Amino acid sequence: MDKHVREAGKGVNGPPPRSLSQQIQCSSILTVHPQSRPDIALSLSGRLCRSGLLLAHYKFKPILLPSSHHSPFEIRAMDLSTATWTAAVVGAAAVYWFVWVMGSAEVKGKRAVNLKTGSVSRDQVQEKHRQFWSFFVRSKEDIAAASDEYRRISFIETYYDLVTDIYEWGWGQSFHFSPSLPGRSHREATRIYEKRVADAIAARPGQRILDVGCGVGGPMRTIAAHSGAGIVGITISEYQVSRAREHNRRAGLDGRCEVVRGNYLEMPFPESSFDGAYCVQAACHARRLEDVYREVFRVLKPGALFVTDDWVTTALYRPDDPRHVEAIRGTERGGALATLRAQHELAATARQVGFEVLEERDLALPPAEPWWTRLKMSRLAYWRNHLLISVLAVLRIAPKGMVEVHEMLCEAAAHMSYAGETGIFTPLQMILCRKPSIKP
Ligand SMILES: C=C(CC[C@@H](C)[C@H]1CC[C@H]2C3=CC[C@H]4[C@H](C)[C@@H](O)CC[C@]4(C)[C@H]3CC[C@]12C)C(C)C
Ligand SMILES: C[S@@+](CC[C@H](N)C(=O)[O-])C[C@H]1O[C@@H](n2cnc3c(N)ncnc32)[C@H](O)[C@@H]1O
Repeated sequence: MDKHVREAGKGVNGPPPRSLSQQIQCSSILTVHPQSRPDIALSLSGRLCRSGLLLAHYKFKPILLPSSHHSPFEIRAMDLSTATWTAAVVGAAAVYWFVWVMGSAEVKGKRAVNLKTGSVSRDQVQEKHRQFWSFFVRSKEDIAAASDEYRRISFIETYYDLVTDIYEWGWGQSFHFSPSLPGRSHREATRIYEKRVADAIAARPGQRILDVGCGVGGPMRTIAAHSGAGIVGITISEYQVSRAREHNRRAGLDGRCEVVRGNYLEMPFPESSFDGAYCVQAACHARRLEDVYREVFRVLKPGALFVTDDWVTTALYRPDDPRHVEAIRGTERGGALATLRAQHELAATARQVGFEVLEERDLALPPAEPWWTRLKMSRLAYWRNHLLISVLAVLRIAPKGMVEVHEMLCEAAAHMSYAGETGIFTPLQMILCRKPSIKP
């Protein structure tokens, strides 16, 4: 079990409390570490239920149990009315929970009851997740040495088949982190961040801009609406292409936003065919960063701008510190990344393929607020989502393997949060580049 989880779980597996008040106290104030995994939260829910039942038993004992001065008929009537009232209260709480509390988790356009897994059939989810996990759980060296690039790429597509709907349902249509902004919702901060991307490359009407690794098109739609430019997005995931096209159509942006399925290492676009390009937290999937940057360089017109932000380790990362190594490996595994590069490598690689680097900055640094606050969702959110997926899987509404996929993401979130808090990792290392103009 993950170290962070072990620490968080210590209280859960500690010696059972002796008295009821201690039992209740233990359950209700158990500080389930925000990075805990849902199995801990689930045992918390078990405790809460037990505490609730214990509370009901001890607190309502006179009503529930016969006493000498009531006739059997009165006691039966009291039992019935208590049971009715209890059922009504519990029922109302359940409706409130599933409609309002859970509803907030589903407001983003994807409902938990129709979590799909792209090209992975329902009965294959568990096996596909096992195959994916067995590939990415190996050592960095083994993954890097895996010369079968096709297999690696297809595992990335499998990853996004498995997680795209959970991402949309539990995060939204923009699959990236953004700096938090005081007084702004996460959604507003994400939109503001995406508009900054458009402004960085001076995207404007009449231009044709490339979105490298476009996901389901969250950034694409913000940038198209903000800049007036035409956007072409490319993603390795066929399922994301269909989701992005559906969102573009609903947003009325399908006239200016196009999505193609393809490998950003060998893009189906002619040389010098784009007026600008951006890549939001997607190049980190490439085994060699130069392969992506070289392709972007090829399809950009001379003088065009390219901006990218990506996942990197920072100068605070200590490869000799087991806790750092575990957090970074957990981040890589949970994000289907072959390896995280060091912060300075982005600009160096861009120069290597011929770009002029105009700006290089970690956008996560102050005055930006921590990007990981959103990821450290309340333990209730993790528990709520895991409970819902577990119930839906038992009811055969969600594919059985979805529980393992969700658990993988819970663990990934714990590693990413830890890596963010310790400053050894940033997902927001930005470089702004220009393809040199042709010398007269
Ligand atoms: C840039 C990448 C993805 C970045 C993020 C969009 C996602 C990274 C980890 C994801 C999540 C972790 C925990 C999930 C939670 C358990 C679930 O209940 C709801 C969805 C999560 C919050 C999910 C959302 C998307 C992420 C934050 C690539 C390079 C991986
Ligand atoms: C974390 S998502 C980010 C998506 C989008 N940029 C956003 O911010 O919402 C990473 C994206 O990169 C895409 N991707 C990864 N490897 C790819 C490859 N070799 N070719 C094309 N797309 C790839 C994935 O399909 C996914 O859409």
